[in-house]
Amino acid sequence: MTAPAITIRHLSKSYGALPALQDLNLTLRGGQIVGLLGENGCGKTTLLKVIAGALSQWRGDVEIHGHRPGPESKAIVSFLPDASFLADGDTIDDCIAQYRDFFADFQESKCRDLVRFFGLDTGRKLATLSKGMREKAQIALAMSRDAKVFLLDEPISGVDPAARDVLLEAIVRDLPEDALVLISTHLIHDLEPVLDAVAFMRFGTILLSGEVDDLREQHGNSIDQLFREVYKWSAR
Ligand SMILES: Nc1ncnc2c1ncn2[C@@H]1O[C@H](COP(=O)(O)OP(=O)(O)OP(=O)(O)O)[C@@H](O)[C@H]1O
Repeated sequence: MTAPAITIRHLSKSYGALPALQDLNLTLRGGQIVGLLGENGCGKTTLLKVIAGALSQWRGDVEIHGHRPGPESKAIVSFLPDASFLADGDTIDDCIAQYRDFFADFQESKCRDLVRFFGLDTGRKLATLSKGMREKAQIALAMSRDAKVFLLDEPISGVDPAARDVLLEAIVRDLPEDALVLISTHLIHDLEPVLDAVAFMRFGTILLSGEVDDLREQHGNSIDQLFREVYKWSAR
């Protein structure tokens, strides 16, 4: 068995008096696409930010390929936050240049292929792009790092259902071997075809996690149906 890509033990995080993550435990291995699922406010974004090294005040143990969140883990983690992180006045070409300068593992040719695949013009300023076009540009950038872990926060929420399939195809295309892709979403139905494993969250902790084939076999349901049942049951 290979070492886990991410190991989290007893992770807790509060915003002031409000607990966002509570004694959360999760182990994820590489070579998988994992759906991080749960209702609004259950802590998905907070969890991704802790793993990405974007939050500093938390308790517990978090390891990404043996590194606590920090400069060493950031070198192997590609994080796509839910809010836009690129400057409106920049063109896609400018963003590609920034990624090239900033990330040693950035593969410009893969990024340009993805941008072409999405039909985007690299000379256009981000301010002139629609929400969905901007999302595509951000996915092209984030997925073009030769990273070991990809953290994608709601990557397909801004696009219409037809475009979601195109985005998912781009996400899974030419993934580095043994990479872990952790995707938070409410759109379980759209994402289910590409998922190897899922982690269901509620109230800042993991309710249920496992490989989708095992869960389907154990529960005799699609992950979409299981998701509905788990949340109906846990809401009682
Ligand atoms: N910067 C912040 N300051 C105060 N509270 C916050 C902050 N960010 C998140 N929270 C709170 O922490 C909890 C978890 O939020 P988080 O954004 O992680 O959930 P989420 O599962 O990603 O939600 P959604 O699906 O709506 O994006 C929520 O109660 C939220 O109100």
